Amino acid sequence: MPEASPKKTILAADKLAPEGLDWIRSQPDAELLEKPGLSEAEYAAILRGGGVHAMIVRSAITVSAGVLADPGDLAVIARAGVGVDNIDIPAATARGILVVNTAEASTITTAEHAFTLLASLLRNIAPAAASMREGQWDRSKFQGRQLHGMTLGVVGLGRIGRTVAERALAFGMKVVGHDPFVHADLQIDGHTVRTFRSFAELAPHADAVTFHVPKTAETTGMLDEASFALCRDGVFVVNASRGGIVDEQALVAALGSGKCGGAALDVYTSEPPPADSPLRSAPRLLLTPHLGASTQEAQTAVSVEAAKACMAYLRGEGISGAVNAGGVRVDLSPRQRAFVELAGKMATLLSPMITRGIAGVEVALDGDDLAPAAGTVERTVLVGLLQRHLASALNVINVADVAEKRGIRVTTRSSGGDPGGGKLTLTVHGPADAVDASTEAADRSRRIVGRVYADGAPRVVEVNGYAMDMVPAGAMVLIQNEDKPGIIGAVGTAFGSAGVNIADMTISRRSREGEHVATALMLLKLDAAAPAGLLADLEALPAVRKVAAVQV
Ligand SMILES: NC(=O)C1=CN([C@@H]2O[C@H](COP(=O)(O)OP(=O)(O)OC[C@H]3O[C@@H](n4cnc5c(N)ncnc54)[C@H](O)[C@@H]3O)[C@@H](O)[C@H]2O)C=CC1
Ligand SMILES: O=C(O)C(=O)COP(=O)(O)O
Repeated sequence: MPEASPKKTILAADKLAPEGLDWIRSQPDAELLEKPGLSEAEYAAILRGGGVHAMIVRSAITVSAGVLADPGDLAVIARAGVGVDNIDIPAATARGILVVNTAEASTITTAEHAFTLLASLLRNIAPAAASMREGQWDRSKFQGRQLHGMTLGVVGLGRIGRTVAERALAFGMKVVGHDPFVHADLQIDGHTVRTFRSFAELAPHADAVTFHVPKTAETTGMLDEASFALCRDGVFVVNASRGGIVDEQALVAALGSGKCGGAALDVYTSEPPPADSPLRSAPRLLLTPHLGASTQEAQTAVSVEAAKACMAYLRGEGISGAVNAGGVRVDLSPRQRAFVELAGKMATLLSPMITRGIAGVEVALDGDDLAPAAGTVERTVLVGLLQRHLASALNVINVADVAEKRGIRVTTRSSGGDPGGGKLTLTVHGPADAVDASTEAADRSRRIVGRVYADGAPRVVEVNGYAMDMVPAGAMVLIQNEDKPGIIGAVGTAFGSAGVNIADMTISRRSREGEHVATALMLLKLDAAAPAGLLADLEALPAVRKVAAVQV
């Protein structure tokens, strides 16, 4: 990765409201790179060149795996808006790039647009207005339908869907809904919104349907030829969510046959739709060019929120609107941060002892006020354990995915009230067949325990049953040996001959039932990393069982 510049550069890769851009310009540690409207290849080249730390997008560009192939210094992508279907989230996650959106800032604006589309559609506002411009005066041609008394089916009862439902109820409509994550009827503003388990079940109950779902494999083509058949004759349709949730071909056919009484679209499978798209000439079809979030108010809000979210993350102040961060938090108290630091050091220290793979990791965090740090501690532990064994760079964003792909079971628990002021215990289980020849056959798990006392220093107090008290730091060497006289001297001589100074050393003895000799673990802090020759010399010493070097 290129060297990080002291200033953080934010690439504005779409048209953003000036308020957000001005906010970036006003920050002493931020720099703005305004480049809307480029191709994917051009964005990929900008990122590859390094020096771009954050990227803000809307719906105009596709942040594909190709754009992120070599993302340079990119640490965060902010969607100034809601839908992240134009961002390859798995690709971003795999490269350790945080993705955030500004989910709430445009809810009301988008709901207003969807509801306006419905009302305009039912009252023929667009064709009537166009006819007036053409000098006509035809009142009977544009007779409409009344909202009051009609039943509106809201598909997707999230932020926007519920906000649309509130407006429909205020207009005297009946509202029914479907959302797989809403299992009971809803009470909205004193009205009952009946919910159905599937769109197919809802379809026969609605005079009009409006879609407010994300674009996923399940939602794509939700309203297609087959599901149109389940709808009431003359059903009205509004789609201001994503193109393709209402199948465009099926819609044109249903408008032609009269099955659909009229429709309004704000979003399209291809944006803009081609000039000769049948959508542009279909009867009773009201089209807007993806204007759902386009109000002054919403755009100001999403632009400023996206810019602030990028800088907050880059400054380590917090993560807001995370799409792919799991339980990671950066807005932790100094004490919580100390445990995150301890977690990284403990896992790094333990990692060279894990030579036969990892089947499971248990993280136990005991102490008051530590629970909010549990997700971050867990991921920091995984980074520390796995980094040594993997070629690709790991961080707290991508590590959970990597662990899952490797089939590592991770369990984390936190509890309050540790009398010692806080304790972190990591237990790493090897696979069932991983018997390490140099340890006892039954000894397939590794355990390390650490504490942070009032001085804030991260201390290791136990490694695999060896009790100790050491603040791990810098270049270290771990030596496990049979507990016999003369070993310490031999180790000291080896270091002396290699010209490597030992800065600190701790030795702990362990005598376990079933182990026929007592063993000792030495942890040495060095002034410089141990060269390979020294490690080989140490390994060759009689009674030495294991040697590992680690940079903590
Ligand atoms: N036209 C425009 O300019 C805008 C469009 N949008 C679109 O609106 C969508 C909804 O936004 P929000 O309400 O903020 O999101 P949200 O996440 O609050 O709500 C989405 C809801 O859809 C539900 N859902 C998911 N799969 C479903 C399925 N198969 N069937 C039924 N419901 C399902 C979810 O459970 C959730 O409750 C966004 O995904 C975005 O694509 C958002 C903002 C502006
Ligand atoms: O926020 C969303 O999901 C939208 O669809 C709005 O898109 P836009 O930012 O206007 O390109």
